[in-house]
Amino acid sequence: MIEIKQLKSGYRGIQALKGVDLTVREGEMVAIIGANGAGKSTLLNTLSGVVRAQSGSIVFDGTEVSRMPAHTISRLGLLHVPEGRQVLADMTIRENLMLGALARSRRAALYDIDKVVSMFPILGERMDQMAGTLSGGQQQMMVIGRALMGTPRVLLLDEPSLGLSPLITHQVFEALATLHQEGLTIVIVEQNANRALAATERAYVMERGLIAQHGNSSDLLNDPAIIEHYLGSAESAVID
Ligand SMILES: Nc1ncnc2c1ncn2[C@@H]1O[C@H](COP(=O)(O)OP(=O)(O)OP(=O)(O)O)[C@@H](O)[C@H]1O
Repeated sequence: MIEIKQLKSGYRGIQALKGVDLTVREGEMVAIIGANGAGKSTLLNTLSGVVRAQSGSIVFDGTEVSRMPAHTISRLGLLHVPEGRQVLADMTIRENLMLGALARSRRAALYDIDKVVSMFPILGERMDQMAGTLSGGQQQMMVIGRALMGTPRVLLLDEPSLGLSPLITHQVFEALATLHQEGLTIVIVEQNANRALAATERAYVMERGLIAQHGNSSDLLNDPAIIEHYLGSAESAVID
């Protein structure tokens, strides 16, 4: 479904991706883990067209998307929930969710507000409240809901557990597991490697702009080198 080959991209003076190869098959839930600055966010940003690819290719469902603008890529169904969430604080939850529907093309809507609310009931109770008044966990649920309103074929999530308590993180990952069971293809970037490996089938480990390792998530969870480098120090700060 997504085939990335020798992808290079970065910023003025910084080569953040140095030739990444990665495959995501339809219906898979895949994790991308790695230390701070390894290039995980840049990879998602390049996939969604927010950062321009310098070279290499990204084929999504048979279409080369690496030179396409972000709005075209989102209309194809590659939807990105960025790190930091980009909540429109002075708009209501309903308005934030409806904005997500703008990313939809002519594909039949799979998710509407009722479906998002059934997944995250707390949003239903607060629909006409300003989004800025929500807790971090509720905001994360809302931005996932906003992406669902765009009828994703693939959901790209950047650090969904960042700043959330273990309980709220658990709720968010439960919702992702449900979406995965419904057939949605999901790619998760996570600092919280333990959580990401436990939730996914396959994973890629990034180091300094390259894929250092990939394999079954359960194998990586038991790999001594992975345990030493990425597990055990991955608890995110609790602010929820
Ligand atoms: N907007 C930017 N402008 C310039 N350099 C950037 C920008 N964003 C990231 N970088 C640099 O690109 C490299 C890869 O960063 P990236 O954010 O992709 O890593 P990451 O693995 O997602 O880490 P983190 O978890 O800290 O976000 C780093 O050297 C980082 O400093």
